Amino acid sequence: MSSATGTRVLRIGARTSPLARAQVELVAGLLAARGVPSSFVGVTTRGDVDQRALTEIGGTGVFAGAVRDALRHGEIDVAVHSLKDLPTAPDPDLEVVAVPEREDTRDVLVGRRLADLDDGARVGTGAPRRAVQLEDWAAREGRRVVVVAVRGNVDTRLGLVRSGQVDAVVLAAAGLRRLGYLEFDEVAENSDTVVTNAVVKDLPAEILPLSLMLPAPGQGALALEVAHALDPELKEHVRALDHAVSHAEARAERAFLARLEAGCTAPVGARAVVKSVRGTSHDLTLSAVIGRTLLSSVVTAPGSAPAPLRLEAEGFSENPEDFGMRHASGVLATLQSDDRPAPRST
Ligand SMILES: NCc1[nH]cc(CCC(=O)O)c1CC(=O)O
Repeated sequence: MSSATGTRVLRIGARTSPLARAQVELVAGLLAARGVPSSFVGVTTRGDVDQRALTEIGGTGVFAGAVRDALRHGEIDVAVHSLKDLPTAPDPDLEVVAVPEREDTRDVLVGRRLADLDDGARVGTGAPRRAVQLEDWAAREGRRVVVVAVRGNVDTRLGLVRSGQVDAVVLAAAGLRRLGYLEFDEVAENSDTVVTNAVVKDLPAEILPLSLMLPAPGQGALALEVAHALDPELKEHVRALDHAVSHAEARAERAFLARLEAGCTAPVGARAVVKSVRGTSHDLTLSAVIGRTLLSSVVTAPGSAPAPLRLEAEGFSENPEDFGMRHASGVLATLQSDDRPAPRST
């Protein structure tokens, strides 16, 4: 296949969900701006077909697996993944060559604002990470929320709010924005100003500050993955879409997750910020939250879960991956020396 300019049409593969399609559109636009024509190849994944909870299906990689197979078999040239759904284990045949500039990394409460959550309000999420942080927030505020396990694509989850099955759901701002569903007065992510006046379609919503809800490692970022065997010229076109700061942040967050030997369904939130880069030296911060269930088999009654572990780190590093890994090692040491979690102090 050749375009008028002689450039081959780059075949972009992704899931077929509306969000995946929006993400492909975004990448196709970036490629088109560089004069590279592309086409879309939809791939149905086990995560789309099997409606059981992700933690039951096996979690890590259920969405990415089939798309990666298409890359391996040369059916597509580049895969567009949500980075947070991509397993951290390196694949010997494949390489993430670019992470474009990242979207807002925060999560959004949709259906109710925090202040309007009644006692015992039902909040839907399938992510242990979100459940752990919501429950911790409620415990600190002396409130009671009931976390309900839900899944399905963004529209399915918004439907659960509309039908009254849950009072609210927690969704990533990035996905909602890419779908054109989220409206809010722009406030910097690191600001403590609360954005309570957001709207998702016609539903009231609140942007959860990072101090309340840390995102999944890699949230808001896309991963552009290719096979090592891809034609070098095509590979260069993809590599050109990389955003160095977003990629460095994602590397730190994912190395942190990988060192904990945890996947995208783990109770782990992490947000790295690259404040500046001088030569190869990155000025980095890392905020993380780790649910106590990650390494312990302790099962606690609802409402009595011990508070999650929190980490705030800052430093300089030549290699954001080392930075993430080093701090994860510190967390592991703390968790292992602390098998019997202290009761919550409030
Ligand atoms: N696990 C599903 C998933 N994977 C990526 C996104 C949103 C886009 C992103 O976080 O980059 C979502 C939906 C959600 O969590 O609300």
